[in-house]
Amino acid sequence: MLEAKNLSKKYGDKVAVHQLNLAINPGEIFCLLGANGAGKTTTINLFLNFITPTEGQVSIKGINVAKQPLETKKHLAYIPENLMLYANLSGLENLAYFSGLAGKKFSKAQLIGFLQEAGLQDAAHKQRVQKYSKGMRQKVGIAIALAKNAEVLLLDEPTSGLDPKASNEFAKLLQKLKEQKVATLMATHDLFRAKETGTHVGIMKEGQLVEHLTTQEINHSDLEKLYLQHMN
Ligand SMILES: Nc1ncnc2c1ncn2[C@@H]1O[C@H](COP(=O)(O)OP(=O)(O)OP(=O)(O)O)[C@@H](O)[C@H]1O
Repeated sequence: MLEAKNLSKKYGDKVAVHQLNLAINPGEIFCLLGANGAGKTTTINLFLNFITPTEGQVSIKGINVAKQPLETKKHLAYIPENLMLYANLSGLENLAYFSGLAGKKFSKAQLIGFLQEAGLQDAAHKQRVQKYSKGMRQKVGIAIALAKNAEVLLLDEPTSGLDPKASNEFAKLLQKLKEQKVATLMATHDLFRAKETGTHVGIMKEGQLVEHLTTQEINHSDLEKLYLQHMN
């Protein structure tokens, strides 16, 4: 569903991503760990076609992202650390707008259904997003993914700054999307969530994927040890 082949990105002499090979299948949640500056956001931005590779390629559903960016964007939803929503519009209006941009038209009842599925409390649907907590904004992001029927989810530190309850709710939503066979790539600093929520973890260091494991084959404490080893 998501694939990077010999993917490299340089900024002048600075190597941000180096010879990355990665494949994420439907129903997998791949958590990308790594220190600040390791190359996680660059990898996600390459999948989004925000930037173009220096070498290699990324594809979504077998379609080359750099060659057919509009086609690949149809299949994905993206939730960054701070989701850009229109502050003066309600959650419901934002959802109608962003799903409309993706070419989808829904009745009000259907839109409310997506917000409910994403766990946004009914009382908030018609409130301005300005008043939302970060967790509520992230739920609108999930509702947009549901409305788009996105098969691919790209997440860049989506739970950073969320309190444990909101972070737990977000993790449950990811599990739900996993059951619907969504393929997820998530950059995160949260080792605990990566192990709990992910099906796979990768550790990036200086642009390279230095570890790639399933979460079943490692326990929390060994994952932490491995991570810290790569920080030295
Ligand atoms: N536009 C840019 N111009 C120059 N260098 C860049 C640019 N974007 C990223 N870099 C560099 O590329 C490297 C990888 O950055 P990236 O943002 O992908 O790391 P990250 O793993 O997401 O870090 P963080 O955990 O802090 O978000 C860093 O050394 C960064 O300084």
